[in-house]
Amino acid sequence: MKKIVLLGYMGCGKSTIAQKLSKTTEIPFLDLDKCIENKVNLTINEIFDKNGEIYFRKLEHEMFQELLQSPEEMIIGLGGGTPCYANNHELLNKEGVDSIYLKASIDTLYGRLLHNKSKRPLIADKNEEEMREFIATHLFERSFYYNQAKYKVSVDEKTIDETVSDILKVLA
Ligand SMILES: Nc1ncnc2c1ncn2[C@@H]1O[C@H](COP(=O)(O)OP(=O)(O)OP(=O)(O)O)[C@@H](O)[C@H]1O
Ligand SMILES: O=C(O)C1=C[C@@H](O)[C@@H](O)[C@H](O)C1
Ligand SMILES: [Mg+2]
Repeated sequence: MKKIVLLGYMGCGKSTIAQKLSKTTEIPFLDLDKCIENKVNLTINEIFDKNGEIYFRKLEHEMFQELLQSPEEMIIGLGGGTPCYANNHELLNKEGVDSIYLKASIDTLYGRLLHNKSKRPLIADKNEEEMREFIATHLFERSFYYNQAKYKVSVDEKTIDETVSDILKVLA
């Protein structure tokens, strides 16, 4: 069954948009980060602290494959880094997968992440100046992988409803 996969940088709105898209379409939504947390009964922060990022990336790859193999139709919100590790980007164009890159500018991401960084281990310890620099460089490095998505939807200056409506248009 069809999978709708939302991807993009931390804070672009994957989890938020996927929840609303799920309500509108009545297709169930699963958040990859949440699935990983439930599987090992640890938060993302705890996994990074206790086992390190490489272990997290392994869990992330296994969980992404597991969800794609499930027989259910579902919307999957990826983690910010999912497409960039373990050749996960190659899974974005598998048969039956509609992947959508939620594309946000550095300004949009900075504005959203500045006060919401504590649960995101890659940026939790950065000050305001470091954050902007980090987002700019990191987004540039990751863009190649995000651009492997089948569709792109810009989220800048859009409400949640507007982004959901744009997603429905590309999927129609
Ligand atoms: N128009 C908008 N669309 C989406 N999110 C918005 C919008 N305006 C504000 N936000 C806020 O931006 C944040 C987006 O965070 P969200 O957790 O959905 O991103 P994410 O892409 O899932 O990040 P992560 O990769 O860290 O899981 C939320 O706090 C949300 O309330
Ligand atoms: O951008 C990233 O690499 C991450 C984003 C989050 O969704 C989590 O998957 C984790 O904090 C790593
Ligand atoms: Mg999320």
